Amino acid sequence: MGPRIRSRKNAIIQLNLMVVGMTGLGKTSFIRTFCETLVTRKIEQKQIPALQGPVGKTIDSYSMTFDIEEEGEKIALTIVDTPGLTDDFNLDKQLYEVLHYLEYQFDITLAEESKVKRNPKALDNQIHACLYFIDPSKKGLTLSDIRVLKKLTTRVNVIPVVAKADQLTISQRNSIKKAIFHDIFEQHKIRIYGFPEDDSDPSSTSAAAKDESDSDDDLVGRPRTSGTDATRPRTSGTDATRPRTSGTDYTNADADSDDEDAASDMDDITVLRKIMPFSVISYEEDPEGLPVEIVDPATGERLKGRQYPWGIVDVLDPNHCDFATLRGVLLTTHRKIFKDITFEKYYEQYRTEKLLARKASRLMREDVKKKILDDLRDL
Ligand SMILES: Nc1nc2c(ncn2[C@@H]2O[C@H](COP(=O)(O)OP(=O)(O)OP(=O)(O)O)[C@@H](O)[C@H]2O)c(=O)[nH]1
Repeated sequence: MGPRIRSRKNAIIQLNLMVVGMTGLGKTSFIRTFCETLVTRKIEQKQIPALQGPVGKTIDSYSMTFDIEEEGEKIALTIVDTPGLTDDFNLDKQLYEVLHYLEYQFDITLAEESKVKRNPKALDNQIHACLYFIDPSKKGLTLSDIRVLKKLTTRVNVIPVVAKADQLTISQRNSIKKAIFHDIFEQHKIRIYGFPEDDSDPSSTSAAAKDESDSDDDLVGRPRTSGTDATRPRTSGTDATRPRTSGTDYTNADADSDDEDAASDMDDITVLRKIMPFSVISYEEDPEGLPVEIVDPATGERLKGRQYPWGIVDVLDPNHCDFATLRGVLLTTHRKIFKDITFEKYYEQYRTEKLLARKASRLMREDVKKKILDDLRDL
């Protein structure tokens, strides 16, 4: 194995996720549950204030970074929690703040790329995927959800999730998923992750991943890995999404042809579309904010979940919700595509807009200058 491959294998992959949604839908609780499933390389990193004590209302956005290991790969995972949105006159301002955060990360990349001497160790701050929490008590998307989703999808890969799915019966869950799918895809044609603008274009989410040619781990997020490696979607099945720690060498896993990759990506995206929006449940906390101890009476195993008079919810059980599938999609199967699309589509679009705006303002200034000179001449 050459030194280059070795360095790729040991490289730390950056992955940045964000949660957004109306207030009280369980965003912070989801992050806490998600963090409990991580295999952290530095345990003390779990001592993050936001993860301690009883869960409370999020007032300001904050982020936390973990060095984790997932399927043998080292990932620097950053999760950004945002204050809950409110369905009132404040919504536009709150949404502006979220968009500003996303754009600011693009500005950092833009500034780095404009340098004559770039920092090869510059971090990739861009948000690669944003989970949008949807109220399970509604019959589908609200007008505010639609407004927020339309804006968010101009800047980031958005993955809709139905919050607090333990509050839904199976038939309610199926019908809310169907209604949300209809609202997003058919009614409003909102371009969430996995839904191409033109549905006859099979490649809109996979092409970006397919065309790249180097590592996805460095250099202000410019993805350079072939779309054929570990991060190419391999499955959306439930087992694959359970935390696994085998040290598979993905750097050698790209023997397939590009066509096969594209076909496989499409298969997985088709499967993903059938699951989306993901239903999630977070574990129950005691008054100190610690996970309630729950023991599965059938197996005697301890699990993270919620206990009801009629039974137990295991957040990682695919029969109970899609938490484990979503976890696998984020950390493993679709991670590379999220990163590629973020850079190839969202960043490039932002960059183009910025450059056009600069050019326009320059032209405008020239115009104004010329007019002033003309006016002076006429005096
Ligand atoms: N039944 C149920 N309750 C949940 C679930 N997740 C969170 N909760 C509860 O919902 C309440 C709000 O949870 P948070 O995690 O603070 O919600 P949030 O979206 O971060 O709230 P904001 O900070 O206001 O945006 C808490 O009482 C949680 O215990 C869930 O999956 N099921």
